[in-house]
Amino acid sequence: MHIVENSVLLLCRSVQTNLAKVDQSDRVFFLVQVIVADNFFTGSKDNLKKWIGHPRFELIRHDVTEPLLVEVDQIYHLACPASPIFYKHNPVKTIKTNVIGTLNMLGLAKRVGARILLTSTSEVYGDPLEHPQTEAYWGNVNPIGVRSCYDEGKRVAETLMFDYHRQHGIEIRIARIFNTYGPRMNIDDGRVVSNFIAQAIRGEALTVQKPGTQTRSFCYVADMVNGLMKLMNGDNTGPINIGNPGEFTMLELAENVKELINPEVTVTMTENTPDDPRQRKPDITKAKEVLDWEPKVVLRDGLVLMEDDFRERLAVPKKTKA
Ligand SMILES: O=C(O)[C@H]1O[C@H](OP(=O)(O)OP(=O)(O)OC[C@H]2O[C@@H](n3ccc(=O)[nH]c3=O)[C@H](O)[C@@H]2O)[C@H](O)[C@@H](O)[C@@H]1O
Repeated sequence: MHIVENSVLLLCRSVQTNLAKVDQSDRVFFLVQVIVADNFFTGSKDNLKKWIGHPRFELIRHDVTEPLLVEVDQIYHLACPASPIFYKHNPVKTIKTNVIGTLNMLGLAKRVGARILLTSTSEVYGDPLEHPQTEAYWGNVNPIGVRSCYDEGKRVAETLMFDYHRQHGIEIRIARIFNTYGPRMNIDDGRVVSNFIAQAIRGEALTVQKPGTQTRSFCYVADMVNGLMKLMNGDNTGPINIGNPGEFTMLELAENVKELINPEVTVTMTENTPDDPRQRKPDITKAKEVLDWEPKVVLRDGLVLMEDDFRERLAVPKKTKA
């Protein structure tokens, strides 16, 4: 095995991470962990194109639940389906990814002395009884519900990170990501922003799940990537909430999408799924203080950037006014 300097290992389920921010002088291993095989490479082919063939880039297709031996300095452990429809599709594999996958990556970090960043989630707070959520809140999670493969999986992943840190001195970083959206998302991802934008562009009704008053706080992907890189390269282990505190009900989100993208579409109320959190908003005081980070892109600007990309991929150009 050859020794390389400044190597970064990025682990993702599919190629949706904003690689544009990665320094091209670093050696990058981009490791893709595939759960739903036909989902592979949807979304960001174009983003990846400029990296394929780059002398300092290597793409490895690997399942993170199997051990991996590479020489790296930093590990961004993003591997896991994040869309509820995908993580609930194969819950056993989802929890294996969070438990065995995280153990494998911590084992790798220990072996090569790498720093490891885990992307945990706002879902560790469950259906929160405190609002907004600070990192000190322990959460309200159903341990046997249909979402628990993800929620509890990420909670165990956080525990493993801290146990390896305390017992073996591994350098860890934990980000708690709040709902993230942006260009190059899988069109069929199933999460609310991509659903609404694709529906509006296709002229279909926007499917608001009941009651519609539940809230989320949406963070634009470029802001998220900046936050993750600041966390990785800073001194604080976390956990740190990385998200945009702008909070919207799903009905408000639908109204914004309708107004910005297609005022002619209707909004239809559909059935929700069990344990859907009723409210979610990050308290980002810690990220501001410790990382000097806060998001810059407001929802309405981010939605327009996402619309352009979705229109191109769906081949539905914007109507020009006569
Ligand atoms: O987007 C994310 O980053 C987050 O996505 C999911 O969390 P969730 O908030 O349930 O994501 P969505 O499936 O986008 O649902 C958000 C809200 O929109 C509603 N929704 C969803 C889809 C839809 O077509 N219509 C609709 O109203 C859902 O009922 C829910 O209340 C993951 O579980 C999180 O870990 C992840 O961080």
